[in-house]
Amino acid sequence: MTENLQLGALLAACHWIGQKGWSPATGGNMSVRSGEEHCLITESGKDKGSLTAEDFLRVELASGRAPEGRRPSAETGLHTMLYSLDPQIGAVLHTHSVNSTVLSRVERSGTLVLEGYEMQKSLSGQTTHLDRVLIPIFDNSQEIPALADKIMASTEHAPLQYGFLLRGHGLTCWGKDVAEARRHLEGLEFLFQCELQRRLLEAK
Ligand SMILES: CSCCC(=O)C(=O)COP(=O)(O)O
Ligand SMILES: [Zn+2]
Repeated sequence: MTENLQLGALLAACHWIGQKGWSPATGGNMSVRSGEEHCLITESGKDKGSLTAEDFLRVELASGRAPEGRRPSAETGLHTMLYSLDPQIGAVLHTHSVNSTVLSRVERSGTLVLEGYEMQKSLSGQTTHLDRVLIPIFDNSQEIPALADKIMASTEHAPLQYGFLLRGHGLTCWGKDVAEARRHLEGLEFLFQCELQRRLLEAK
């Protein structure tokens, strides 16, 4: 029952993401946790703005195994890594917005620092614009298992919070459920747009 509700909420979130233009040309992938050992994730290559419940595949977290004859997202390994890393994560959203793609290239370091914005409080646990929200940026790679290992290893010195950027690729963010993941996505996208505009204007 709860799982059906979460899948319904995820479908609505995918349609909303499509309308926002954050998953162009089949980009992006989305999932929800399904019990302790599985997640439901989008099938590879689908238009994420017009999905139906049949476009989600049940994948085993430990092995990445999916139903025979179906191909789960090419980036399934990043979702399963997150669910295995943190039992509190209930939903993961990966998007390809213009702002996340450009900002992750403009910022050459390994961390995007967001500071001074009231909208930082859209992120769970943030109570003031005076704190610094750190969003890690990892170099993009087509080798998803190696990328997942690298991201996992980074958590030993810097725990993941809210999301990470893949350089020139997009944002992966999450929450305890679909509603929280969706709020984090919308909040981070707003902050990315502000930060990009601030950098453009201050460079003049
Ligand atoms: C044109 S999208 C390139 C692949 C990608 O980055 C992505 O998010 C979508 O891949 P999927 O296999 O999940 O459809
Ligand atoms: Zn992607």
